[in-house]
Amino acid sequence: MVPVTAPTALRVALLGCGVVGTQVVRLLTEQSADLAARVGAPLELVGVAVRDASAPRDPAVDRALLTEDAEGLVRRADIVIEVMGGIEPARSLLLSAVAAGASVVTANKALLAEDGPTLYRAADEAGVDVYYEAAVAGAIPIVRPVRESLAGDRVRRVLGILNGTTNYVLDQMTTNGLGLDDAVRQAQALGYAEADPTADVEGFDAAAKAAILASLAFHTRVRIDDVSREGISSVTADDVAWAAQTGHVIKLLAICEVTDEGVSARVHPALVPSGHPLATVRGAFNAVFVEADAAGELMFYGRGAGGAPTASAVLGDVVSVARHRVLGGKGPAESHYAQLPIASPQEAVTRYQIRLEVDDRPGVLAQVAQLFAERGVSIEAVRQAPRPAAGDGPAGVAHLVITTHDGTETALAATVAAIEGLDAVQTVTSVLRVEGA
Ligand SMILES: NC(=O)C1=CN([C@@H]2O[C@H](COP(=O)(O)OP(=O)(O)OC[C@H]3O[C@@H](n4cnc5c(N)ncnc54)[C@H](O)[C@@H]3O)[C@@H](O)[C@H]2O)C=CC1
Ligand SMILES: N[C@@H](CC=O)C(=O)O
Ligand code: NA
Repeated sequence: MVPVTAPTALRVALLGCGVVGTQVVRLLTEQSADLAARVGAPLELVGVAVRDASAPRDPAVDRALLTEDAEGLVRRADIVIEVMGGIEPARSLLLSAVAAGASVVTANKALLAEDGPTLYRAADEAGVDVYYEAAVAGAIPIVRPVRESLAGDRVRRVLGILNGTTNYVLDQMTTNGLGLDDAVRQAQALGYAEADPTADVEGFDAAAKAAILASLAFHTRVRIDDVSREGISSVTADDVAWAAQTGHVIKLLAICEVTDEGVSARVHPALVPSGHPLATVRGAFNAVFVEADAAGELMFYGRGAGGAPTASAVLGDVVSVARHRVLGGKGPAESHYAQLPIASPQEAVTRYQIRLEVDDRPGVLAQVAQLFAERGVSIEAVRQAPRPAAGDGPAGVAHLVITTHDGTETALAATVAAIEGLDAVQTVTSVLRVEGA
């Protein structure tokens, strides 16, 4: 008779025990029997690296596991989960982990978009896995579908809402009239925001996620610095009110596409028609559309931020890398063979809505329209509307809302500069892109 031996437990180390880390511990503990059955071996949490082992913790975390020696911890693990964030010491610790033969799971989009290839290469050489589903759009399965399910197709475009905090903030501004700062504070309290919420508000977080998705989708390397980025700090209550007035909502969008010039990746606020599926994405939810030649259009939707949703994605990756250790095999290596150039953001083509205050007298509209025509930007619609929030505004001032057809950033910027130079124009109040129409 063949002796039956219990499968050897896989040693799991956790780096960071904040919003996400605490939920990872909870799921690892509460679901240990199911996880062992799914993996084919128990997962044993051998340590949790923290900055201060004496600080108060959620009761789900066994204090006996806490250590301030992260470097020592990664050397005694089969699987290292990194949810501490930031570039260093996260990068060095993950490199130490793979050098010591561990597979790694990380939620750290900032690191991957800054220097992912160093980690991918090291892991490949060591024959271990790097998984990072939680790094993009929280709980939504999007990394695995793009990296694996669509590996036989040709992806052309990835577009969506990739940051939960800014979506929550814009939603609160739109529906509850909250100011940006108050809404950001709420997002922090709910565990959606980055340690420094500037990363969310100024679009760095969405840009990092766009870089990761574009790299995977187009089999090339896109870094965060390659993504043209604009955050939501300049979006005003007036913009939000005007968006509603014209049948739109404002969303922070990430748009990655392959053009004749190469890969274009951009993050910016945009007006989305209120009937568009993206307009219905509320709170900290995210949504991603992927367009591929054979598959057509795919849509992914779910919770993009928060401790438990993010921990769900982390645990899914832990099960995958653990199965590889039990059964053999390894996940896909980095695919960057296409080596596409980065297209200039100035050539990105989109529609715009420009709001301006002009002298309310005959002939002004014709002057403005002439400047658009001279620069090849075609106007789709002009409306003169009463100011929605502040009454009718000062006498003798007309508020114009001009929507264009597709044009380049360069042509639009030149047009706006020329309009600002007209005597009859008092202010260009806002310039917003329009997407999804
Ligand atoms: N909160 C969310 O909704 C999501 C977060 N992420 C990512 O997950 C990671 C963690 O995020 P959160 O848990 O929200 O952040 P957090 O700030 O709540 O937790 C990070 C924890 O790591 C600890 N830490 C930082 N440096 C350390 C070091 N050198 N040694 C030991 N501990 C250290 C911090 O003290 C903190 O407790 C980040 O990379 C973030 O971008 C990804 C998706 C969603
Ligand atoms: N701060 C991020 C967290 C998830 O990635 C966000 O708000 O989306
Ligand atoms: Na995800």
